Amino acid sequence: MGGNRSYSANPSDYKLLEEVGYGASATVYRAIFLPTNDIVAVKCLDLDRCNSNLDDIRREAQTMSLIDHPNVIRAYCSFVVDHNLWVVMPFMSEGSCLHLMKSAYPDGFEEPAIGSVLKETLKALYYLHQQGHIHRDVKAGNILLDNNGTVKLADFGVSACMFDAGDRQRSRNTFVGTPCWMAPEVLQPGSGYNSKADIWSFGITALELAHGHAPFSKYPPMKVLLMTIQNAPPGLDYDRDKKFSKSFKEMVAMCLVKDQTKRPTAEKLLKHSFFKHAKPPELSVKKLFAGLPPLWNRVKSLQLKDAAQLALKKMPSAEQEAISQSEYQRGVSAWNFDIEDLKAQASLVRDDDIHECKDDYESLKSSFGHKVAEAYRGSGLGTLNLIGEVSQSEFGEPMTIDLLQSDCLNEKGKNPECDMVEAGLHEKGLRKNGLGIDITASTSEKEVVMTGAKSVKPRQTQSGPLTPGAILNHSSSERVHNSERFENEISQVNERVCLVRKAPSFSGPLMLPTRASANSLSAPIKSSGGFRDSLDDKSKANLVQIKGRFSVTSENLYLVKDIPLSSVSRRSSQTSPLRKSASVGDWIPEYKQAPNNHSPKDLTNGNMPTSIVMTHLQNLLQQTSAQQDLIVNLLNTLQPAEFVDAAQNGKLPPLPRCSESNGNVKTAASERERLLLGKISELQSRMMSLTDELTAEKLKYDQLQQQLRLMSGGEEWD
Ligand SMILES: Nc1ncnc2c1ncn2[C@@H]1O[C@H](COP(=O)(O)OP(=O)(O)OP(=O)(O)O)[C@@H](O)[C@H]1O
Repeated sequence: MGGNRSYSANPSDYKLLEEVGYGASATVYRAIFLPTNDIVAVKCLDLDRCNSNLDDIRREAQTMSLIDHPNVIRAYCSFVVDHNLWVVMPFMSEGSCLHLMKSAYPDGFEEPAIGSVLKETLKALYYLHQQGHIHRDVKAGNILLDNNGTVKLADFGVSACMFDAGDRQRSRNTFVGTPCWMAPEVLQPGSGYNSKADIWSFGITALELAHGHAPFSKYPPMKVLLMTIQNAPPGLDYDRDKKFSKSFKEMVAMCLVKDQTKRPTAEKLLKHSFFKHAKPPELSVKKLFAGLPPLWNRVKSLQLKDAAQLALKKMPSAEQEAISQSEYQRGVSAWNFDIEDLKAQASLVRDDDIHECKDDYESLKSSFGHKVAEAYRGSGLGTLNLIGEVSQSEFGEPMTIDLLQSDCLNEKGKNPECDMVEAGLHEKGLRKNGLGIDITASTSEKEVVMTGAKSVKPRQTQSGPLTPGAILNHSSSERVHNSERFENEISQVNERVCLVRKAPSFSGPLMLPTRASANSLSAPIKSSGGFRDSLDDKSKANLVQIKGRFSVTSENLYLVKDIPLSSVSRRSSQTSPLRKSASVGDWIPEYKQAPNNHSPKDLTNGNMPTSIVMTHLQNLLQQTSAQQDLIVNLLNTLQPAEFVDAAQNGKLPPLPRCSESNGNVKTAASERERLLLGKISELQSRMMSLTDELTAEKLKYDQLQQQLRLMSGGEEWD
C-alpha cells in the first residue's frame, strides 16, 4: 500500500532511533531506512487505542500517500506491525511549532517567523481544500518544521480516517480533542461546516503562534466550547499586542469571523498583504532553531518534565491540585478529556469564572438541550464530564456531542459533601447554585468555603514575598495602621491562601512544572504573564499589584500594610507570615516588623522626617537584597531537573520583571531569556550524553571485573 516504491513495507528494513514526538494515539520516531540509509520518521499508531476499523485506516493511509504538496506531510508507505500501524514519513528535524514554542519560545514567535509559517500552512490548506479535503486539526502542534525552514502541515490522513469512523482520538472513556481551535459551527450541532472551519482554526493557530498558547486555553473544555459559541471572537489586541503589525491583526480578524460565510477562502487569504510581505521561511524560520539542541534531546527534556509531573500524582491531593491550578492558570493548548482531568479542571475554575458561567445553563440548554445543561449544572463550575465523544460520520457532517454524566450530583441528599458545601455557602452569604459552586472541589477548597473567605479571592490572591510597591501605592483609606493587626491578619490570609492552594509561593520568574499527561508535549506553557491575562476586568480594576502567582487587590490591600522586610532567615515557625512552600523548602523569608507607625500617605506626602524615610528606604533596600538572596538560595536548593523545568518554562530567575510599557527592556530580557534557555538546553544535552557515557563506562567496568574474576578463579572483587 506504499505510495512511494522506494520505501518497503517490511518493518525489519527500518531501525527506529530516538522518539521525537507523541500524540494522543501515536508515538513518532526518527528512523533509518536500512536499504538506503535514509532518515525517515515512523509514526507508530497504536491500533488498540483507536477504535477505527482497520480497512478504514488502510484506505485513509492510502489517501494520505497520494497527497502531493510541498507543504503537506505525505506518507511514503504504511503497514501493520503487531498492534500498530506504522506510517513512514519524511523526517521533520525540528518537530512541531508547538514543540519549539514549548522548548524555547513560551511567549510565541516574532512576526516575521509567524508570517512565514502561516503562509506555508495556508498554501497547504489551499491545496487540501482544492482536493476536497478539510484538515480539521490545524494547530501549532501539527505544523512541522525542518532545519531548512521547510514548513509542512501534518496529521492529515490518518487522523481524518479516525474522524470518519467517529472515533477520533478516543479510547475507552477518554478522548483528546482540541476545542480551542474548533470553529463555532463545528461545535454547534446541526449547523454543518465546510473548509471554512479550517480557516477559523488557522486564525486560532495564528494567535497561538503569537502568544505561545491558544486563546481560551486556560479554561476547561466545556467552557471553551461555550465561549467559542457565545463570546466575541478572539483576536490580536490593539493595546496588548502592540508589537504586531496592523496587517497581521487584520488578517487574524478576517479568519476569526463567526459567520463562516464571511470568512475568506484559503485562496483569497493568501492574497492578503500580510502574506504578500511574508519572508521566505528559509530566512525567518531557520533562525528559530539557532543554538538549540537536537529535537530528540528537546523531546527527552520534555519527557523528563512529564515524568516529574507524573510523580506529582503521588503528592497529597491538595498540593497536587495547587500545582495543577498553577498550570491551569498559565494555560494549556490541548485538552485531555480524561474524566478525572475534567473533574480536576472543574474544581479549579476561579470564582470569577462563576460569574461568567451564570448564564451557561440557559445557553447550554438552548444550544444542546436539557440533558446537557443538567449535566453541566450537576458537574459544577462549567465543566461537563464528557463520557461520550465528538463524533462525525463523514466529512462535512456536523459534529454531535453525546453526553453526559455528572459525578457529583448537585441534588440535596444525594451527595452529602455537596450539601455540606452548599450549606457553608449559604451560611457565608456566598453565591450558591449548581453552576457556580465548586462542588467537586478538593477538601482544601471546601475548607475555605466553610471557613468563609470574606474578601479573600482565593484564585486571585497570591502570596510571595511582599514588595513595598503595594505599600506605597495603595489608597490609605481602608487601612488600619496597626502592625499587630496586620501580622495577625496577614497570617490569617496566609492560612486561607494555604488552605485554598497550598501552592509553592515562588515570587520570581520561577515556574512550576506542568501537569504530566499523555499529550502534555502538546500543551505549551504560558509565561507567568498568562496569569495576568487570566485576570478579568473586574479584578483588574481592583488590582494593585501582582506578586508572583498572587495578586493584591484593593479589597485585601489593607492587609498588606507597610511592613518592611528586615531580614531573611531560615524558615522558623508556622506563625511566620509566609509559610513553608511545597517546593521551595527551607528558604522562605520570615518577615520581621520594623518599628513603624506611619502611614504610606505620610511617607509619600513629604511630611515625614528624613530619619523615618531613611529607615523605610533602608528597609526597602534590605528587602530587595533579601529577595535576591532568596532567589539565589532557591536556585541552589533546586534539583537540576527542577531547574531545567523552570528554565524550559521560559523563566530564568535572574531576569528582571519589566513593566509592560518598557518594551525595549522587555525585548532585551526575553532575548536574554532565550539565549539562557538555549544554554540550559545545551548543558542539559551535554549532561545527558555524559550520563550515557558514564553508563557505558560502568558497563565496561563491570565486564572487566567479571573477566578478572574469571581469570583469578572466582576470587572476590569489589
Ligand atoms: N514527520 C515527523 N517528523 C518529526 N516529528 C514529527 C513528525 N510527525 C510527527 N512528529 C512529532 O510527533 C508529534 C505527534 O505526532 P502526531 O501529531 O502525528 O500524533 P497524534 O497522535 O496524531 O497527535 P495529536 O494528539 O495531535 O492528534 C508531533 O506533534 C510532532 O512533534
